[in-house]
Amino acid sequence: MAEPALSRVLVAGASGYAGALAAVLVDGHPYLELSGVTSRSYTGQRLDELFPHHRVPMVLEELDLDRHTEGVDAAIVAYPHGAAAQTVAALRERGLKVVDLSADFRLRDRATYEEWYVDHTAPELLDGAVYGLPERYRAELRGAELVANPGCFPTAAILALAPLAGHLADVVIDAKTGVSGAGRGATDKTHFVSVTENVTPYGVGRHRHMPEIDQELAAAGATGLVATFTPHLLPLDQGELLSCYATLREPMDVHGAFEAAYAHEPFVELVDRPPGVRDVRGTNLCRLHVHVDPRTHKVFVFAAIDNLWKGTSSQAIQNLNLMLGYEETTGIS
Ligand SMILES: NC(=O)C1=CN([C@@H]2O[C@H](COP(=O)(O)OP(=O)(O)OC[C@H]3O[C@@H](n4cnc5c(N)ncnc54)[C@H](OP(=O)(O)O)[C@@H]3O)[C@@H](O)[C@H]2O)C=CC1
Ligand SMILES: CC(=O)N[C@@H](CCC(=O)OP(=O)(O)O)C(=O)O
Repeated sequence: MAEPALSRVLVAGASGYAGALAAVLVDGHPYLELSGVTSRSYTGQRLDELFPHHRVPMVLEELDLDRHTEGVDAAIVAYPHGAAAQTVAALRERGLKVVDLSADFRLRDRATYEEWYVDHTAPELLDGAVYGLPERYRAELRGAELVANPGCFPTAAILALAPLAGHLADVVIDAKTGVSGAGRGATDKTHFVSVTENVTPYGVGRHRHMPEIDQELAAAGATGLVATFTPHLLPLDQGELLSCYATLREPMDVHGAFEAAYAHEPFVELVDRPPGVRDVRGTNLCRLHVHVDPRTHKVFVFAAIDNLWKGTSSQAIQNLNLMLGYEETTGIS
């Protein structure tokens, strides 16, 4: 059989954690060619100087929309929320397929986005954007032009709870995350001295991922559900663990539902003991452990992902594979 045609891919925002890893994964992919890497603050520096563990010797450049899109098939945009939408729109105007790592196209409802984020600068693109969780939207992702890569907590939460969604009366999601989830810029909260030998809850009662989790659990069949979600910051560089405690409306075959949902998924593994973040580090895997409490019939689901991989950049490659017609696991298995 003939080899698939190569696609050229631009990574915008490659001086950040997510963009840099996306560039590495594009560079190592057998059918993708890294066409350029952009940054505003590190123009002229090589990616492997900025991140010595990332062996991509390409020079970061200021984004030039005309030059960087010529002969290019797709882009991964790794900008912060609010900053991404206009660049995404400009890249789409020039015909590129786009995976946006920010939240700018994740929420289907513009008013909800504007309530939790900022005013939307490209609302006309919302309807055509596909939510980039392949385990839920594989058919729509094949051939999609604009993909909204999910948030890291929503990725793990939805994979952990979608098989139960239609039966959920209530759910508590207790999440733990490494510091790279907050991006490269250090703040008082992410400073080494604040984080080391410490565990702190944050975003209590209001975290940007709440409407995204509720939106996608509703899309999976939940009715009238508002999940209780609290993340905690741990002294880890990367990795995320979600402990989910679900109350069901009625009895169901819980283990059967998870088997049915994930038996053929290449990147979701059901495991016999609770997973740790180290088990999935540097992989596109989500490991799930499901336990039904015999006393209360509550369902405990533990989900581990690497926030920079399945939570962001390797999931972006999984999405690009589907968008560009390659086998879904190429370059990330
Ligand atoms: N880190 C994670 O675990 C996850 C991140 N994401 C999302 O991925 C995106 C990137 O995150 P992450 O890499 O962690 O963040 P970083 O802060 O590490 O990187 C942000 C990147 O965007 C560029 N940038 C910042 N502000 C602007 C702007 N106004 N216009 C254009 N470029 C800008 C920065 O580079 P420069 O200043 O050089 O231009 C840098 O390249 C975000 O939307 C984030 O929410 C999603 C899931 C998980
Ligand atoms: C430690 C930390 O701050 N983590 C981030 C999660 C980042 C993420 O998943 O992404 P989006 O910002 O793209 O939604 C947070 O809680 O906001």
